[in-house]
Amino acid sequence: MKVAIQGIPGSFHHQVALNYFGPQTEVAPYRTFEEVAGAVASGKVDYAVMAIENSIAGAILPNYELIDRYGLYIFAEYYLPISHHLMALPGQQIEDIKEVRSHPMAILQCKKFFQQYPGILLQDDVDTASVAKRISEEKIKGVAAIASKTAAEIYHLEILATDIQTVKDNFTRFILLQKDFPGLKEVPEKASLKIIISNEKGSLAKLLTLMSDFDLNLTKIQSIPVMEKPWNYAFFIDTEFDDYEKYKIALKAIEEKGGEVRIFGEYHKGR
Ligand SMILES: O=C(O)C(=O)C[C@]1(C(=O)O)C=C[C@@H](O)C=C1
Repeated sequence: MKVAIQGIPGSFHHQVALNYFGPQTEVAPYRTFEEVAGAVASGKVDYAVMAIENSIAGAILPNYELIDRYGLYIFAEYYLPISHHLMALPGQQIEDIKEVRSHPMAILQCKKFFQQYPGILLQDDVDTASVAKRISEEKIKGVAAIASKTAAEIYHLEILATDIQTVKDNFTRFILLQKDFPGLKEVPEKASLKIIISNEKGSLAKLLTLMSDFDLNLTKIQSIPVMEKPWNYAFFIDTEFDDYEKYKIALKAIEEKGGEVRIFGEYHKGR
């Protein structure tokens, strides 16, 4: 079994892959989310782990588009608590740091911390752990990484500041992807959907009312442009339900009213 991630050992994706699939899992590292999606779609790997939203920084919108374009299936979700630490070569002080590099989502989660250091330049990079590795291997002074404690340990960096994310309780929601619908083994209680409705007065209000009438609890709604039709939007919706049959009937009702529904995945609620 091979699992694609964006990032290298010490990254949060790597941690989720090992937590979910077990410590012996073969993890295939990629530099971009696009490459991760491509690896699953082409069958090079069996599964992928992909961050989709964070409790401080919000959604990673381009990843919704990738799941859609590559036709991938979401079979599970996983919530990971995220602690960010500032780390550099041993002996470096925070006063020596001119530049901090990390994954753009990690930088967003720590923006507030850096307000007290206006002289530090924040730079987007591939993933949290890759920066830690590069600083360590190339012995780069004056540059620090935002990464996990595990990354500091693996790449022998010293932590200059702990828990620098804006809010202590910080979570990233990851989704687990595979190429095809594997068939349902258990009754799901959550679904991720793409729904396209006509661009008419009240159409979104009607969709939401219908979902509520069928006892679907909307946990997320995100609008994404329909590229072929400028200023038209598709809605990516996560919904939870107690009654799977009733949920199926709701989907039929949405379609009967002219809505286009694509099921990205039906799965168990993560904790
Ligand atoms: O760079 C990493 O370590 C990642 O796993 C990426 C990522 C993300 O894509 O959001 C994962 C979790 C955190 O939210 C910060 C970064």
